[in-house]
Amino acid sequence: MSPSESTITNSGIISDNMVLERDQDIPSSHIPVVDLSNPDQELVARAVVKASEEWGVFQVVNHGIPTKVIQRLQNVGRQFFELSEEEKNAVAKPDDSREGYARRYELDLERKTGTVDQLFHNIWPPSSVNYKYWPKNPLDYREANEEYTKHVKMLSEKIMEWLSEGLGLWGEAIKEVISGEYMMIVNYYPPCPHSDLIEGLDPHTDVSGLTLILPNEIPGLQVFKDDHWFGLENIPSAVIVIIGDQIERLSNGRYKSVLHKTTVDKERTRMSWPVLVRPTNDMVVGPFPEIIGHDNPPKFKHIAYKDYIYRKLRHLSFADLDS
Ligand SMILES: O=C(O)CCC(=O)C(=O)O
Ligand SMILES: [Fe+2]
Repeated sequence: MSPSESTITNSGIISDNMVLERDQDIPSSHIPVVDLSNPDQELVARAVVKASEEWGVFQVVNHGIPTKVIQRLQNVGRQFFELSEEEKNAVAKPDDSREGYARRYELDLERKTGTVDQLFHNIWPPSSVNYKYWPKNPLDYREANEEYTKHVKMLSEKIMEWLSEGLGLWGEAIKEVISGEYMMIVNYYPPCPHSDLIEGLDPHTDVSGLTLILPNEIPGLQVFKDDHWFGLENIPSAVIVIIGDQIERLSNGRYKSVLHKTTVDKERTRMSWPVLVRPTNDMVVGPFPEIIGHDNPPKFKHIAYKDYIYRKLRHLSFADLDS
């Protein structure tokens, strides 16, 4: 489906016919697609809020990021991953760093995982950027990423504004808490002849506040809702928006942090470029006091972002954090 062929319903969410992907259990068409260029911006805001409440994931089209900027970002990322292992290791991730290039998984049929390589580096704010982890090859890697950063930041701020206002709060409320740092991830899933038996990334929710993903043309991202996995259809130049754990916590569960996973293609390389919008380490995150009351008791504790990550990575309970 291309968005121009679609109809826009009066919820502001573009609808299309049911599409089945890969196997018959995975319908993709229900995942909301929102056209941000609709002149009725209140409708757009409502569509974003509704999609975040019901799904925790949606795609946005006509979002203002020029296609050329997207293609350039994807070209330099692909060129980097096509280098030899030795050249890629120029930006290898040290064990004690969150940034750099590393293999996430080896093909393991018992664990049901395929090979996944990843590159991580901060892109915003400038004080958090360490160019040591940005590839020098290809030469325009930095320029392409800096250009994309400007645009993705603006798009994320618009989405956070709509979500804040959807909670009845001022437009910067969510941004103030969760947008301390922007991190670029480049995921590289080489083709795998055993793709039916394995997954790319295991089911997870994002620890971030918000994640904005550009995939390449190979579908593979799936989200879980109402006991079913749904595949995201490929819409050229669309951005996939995922609500992460921190927005779920801020909104006291009103916006859903969606469970998602990825598959690997038999013949073609899948790539994706998620940008994680996330709080700084010491930022304490919990439900906004303004939205809490007798009729909406807090479902989450307030906890510093770094402690949240520590607990989540170790699968520790949050129950003993009662104050
Ligand atoms: O590859 C994708 O489409 C999504 C990747 C993802 O979920 C992640 O990096 O957290
Ligand atoms: Fe994710």
